[in-house]
This record gives sequence, structure tokens and C-alpha cells, in this order.
Amino acid sequence: MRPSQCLQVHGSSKYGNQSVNRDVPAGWAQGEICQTLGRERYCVFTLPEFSGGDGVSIITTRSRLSDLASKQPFQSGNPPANTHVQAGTSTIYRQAELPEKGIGLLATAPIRAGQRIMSRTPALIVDGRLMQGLERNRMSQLLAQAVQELPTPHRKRFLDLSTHSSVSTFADRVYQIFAVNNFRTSLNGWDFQSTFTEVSRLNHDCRPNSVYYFDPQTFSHKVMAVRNIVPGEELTISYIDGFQSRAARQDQLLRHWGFSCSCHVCQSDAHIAEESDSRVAQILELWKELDDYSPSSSATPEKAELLVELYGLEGMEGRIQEAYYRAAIEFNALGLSSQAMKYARLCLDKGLAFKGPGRPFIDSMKELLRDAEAHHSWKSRIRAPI
Ligand SMILES: C[S@@+](CC[C@H](N)C(=O)[O-])C[C@H]1O[C@@H](n2cnc3c(N)ncnc32)[C@H](O)[C@@H]1O
Repeated sequence: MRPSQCLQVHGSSKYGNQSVNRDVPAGWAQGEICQTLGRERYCVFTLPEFSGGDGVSIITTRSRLSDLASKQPFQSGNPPANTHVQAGTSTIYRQAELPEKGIGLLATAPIRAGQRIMSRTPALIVDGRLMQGLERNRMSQLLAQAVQELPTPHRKRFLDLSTHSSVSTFADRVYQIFAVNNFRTSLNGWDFQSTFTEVSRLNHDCRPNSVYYFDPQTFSHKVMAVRNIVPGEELTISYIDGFQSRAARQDQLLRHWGFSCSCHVCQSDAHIAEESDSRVAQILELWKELDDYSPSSSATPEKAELLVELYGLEGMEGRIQEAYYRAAIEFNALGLSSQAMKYARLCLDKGLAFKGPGRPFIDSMKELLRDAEAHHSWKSRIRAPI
């Protein structure tokens, strides 16, 4: 029977404050502390057996937990074993202390573009609705309990993560770790913020060599290389939208994560940074033109191909599928199906590797490849003579 269909009453467990006779899905335990926000009551729920014994704690409502617990990755006896690799046992990277960045991950073997670097399930999942409304003190209490309830090895890995200022209490420490290291994840339209301990060791680069996406099928974060990486090179992801000027990116990183970015574009000479800024401005302008479907639009397939080139020049390989998608649409919009299909294939190839399946743009490219003339973009920019 699936856990959600079998609400059970549990006795106390070996984990700290887990209680005590509450109705939760089988295998889950509910903590003592709950907080009320609006009409909802949010509590801490822990599944210690999750993901090969790593465990996971979720802060949400009882009804949302029941729904979540019924999903495939949380079924008892069905941990996402394929995603479970003991932290610190990878053969392709290792942790290292890096100048001015704290800990980071360094490649220990050649990693090729498109190769998966890691796949990890979360330690902590927090309902997105709480993030907006609950004040810090009450939030810290929930978070502290959620971490306290994790199985010891995972709890230790969480508590080892970085904060960007000094901390006073255990609850404050947990709050700050969560603030610095959480990722936005979503499942069936629900927003969550989650912390994945090993993924959180990846430092930021405005032009990163790796990308990540959340896979709801396995409830894991997947990290892939976007270009070939040599041994000794640091593995990096981007924490922000890289299509902003250097000043705007640095400002956002400082405000949000409290660091001055030391990536190579941010540290480059003024003229290189200016060239990069002007390419970014050109990319944003091209997007505006290509998004314009009015009769006076200046969009052309050549502009979409220029976009592809600029993404490459700018070192944005991890988002190149966006430009391929646009090129496929623009060629199809003029009824040039073979070029459209060439770009659709490229978009699918990179899009599946870097963003995973089940995305609307992936489905759209599949449709175009099945029948370009039946695709919504077919000849959409050809105007009938007046
Ligand atoms: C998610 S953590 C990354 C792992 C972290 N270095 C550690 O020791 O656990 C984010 C923090 O790492 C540091 N960091 C990440 N990228 C950086 C960069 N490009 N330059 C300087 N510091 C960086 C900052 O202190 C930031 O708040």
C-alpha cells in the first residue's frame, strides 16, 4: 500500500524531538514544533529512510505532505537509489578550500560536455508559501527542528555548509545556512525551497561550466557539465541570471549572497568587461526584437542565428538551447523547414541534457520535428499581400 493511502499512528522514534502519536504517512515522523500562517498550520515532517538512509525533512502542511508522500520518490522501498551516491565519494571531483571562496569542488578527471556530474536528493524542503510570510524567528525554530531530525550524517553535512556572517545560536546558524544554500524547486505548480548539501558546495561563476535542474521524478538535483572540463578546474554554476551587466550581477551577488564575485569575467580588465556588457545588451535587444510578433517586427532568422553566435561568444553554453529554440522558430516562421529542423534538433539535444524532460519548449521542438508544417510557428511571419 502506498504511504499516503495508509495514514498511521506512530510512536516516538530514535530521532530527537520526533513524536509521539500523530497521524502521518507511513515512515514519516512529525516534529513537536508547528507554526500557523494565515489559516494553515506548518509542521516539520521527516522521512529518515529516504534516499538510502540520507533522510529528508519537509516543512509544510499535513495535507500537502500527504500528497507529496504519495509521489514515486517517497514510496517506501523505492528510494531513488540510482541518484544516491554517498557524498564525498565521487571519482570525478573533490572538495577543496579555495582562495576567497571557501570550499568548492574541483574536477579530478576529465569531464565532457553534457556529462552528468552529480544527482542529489535534498536534506531540507520548505514550503514556498512560508518563505513569504513567516518572520525570521518563527522560521528559524522550524528549520532548526527540521535539521535536528535528519539522520546524523546528513545533519552533519548540512551543518557544515557555509553562512555569510557570524551566527549566535543553533537556530540562527541553521537559518543562515538555509538562506545561503537553498534552491527554488517546484513540483506540480507548488514552489519549494530546498537545500542539497553537496550541490551547495558549487561556487558561482557568471559564465559557469556546469548547470543544474531539479528532476521531480526522482526528487533530485542534477548537475551537468556544459563544456569539457579538465582535471583541476573548479566546477561552477550560476546563482543568478547571467544576462545582466557586470555591475548589476555583482550588485545582486553582494546583496543576496554577501560576496564580491571573483569569477574570471568579473575580475577581467575593464575593456573585456565592457565588451561582455555590450554583447549582453545586444542579446537582450535581440530577444526584444525576436519576441515581437507585430506586423512591424524586425525579427529574422539571421537575427536568431546572431543570437546563437553571441551566446557562444559570451560563454553561455549552458543556455544555448534558448537561442537554438529561437532559430528553429524563426526559420519555421518563414516556411524554411529544413533549417528549422536543424535548430530544433540542436535545441532538443542541449535542452534535454541541461534542463531535463517535460518542459514546454522541449515538447514544442518535438512537435516541430514531427511535422514542421503543423507547428504553430509555420509561416507565421509571412504576411499575405495587401
Ligand atoms: C552556496 S555557497 C558555495 C560553497 C561555499 N564556498 C562553501 O564554503 O560552502 C555560497 C557561498 O560561497 C562563496 N562564493 C561562491 N561563489 C563565489 C565567487 N564566485 N566568489 C567569491 N565567493 C564565492 C560565497 O561566500 C557564497 O556566499
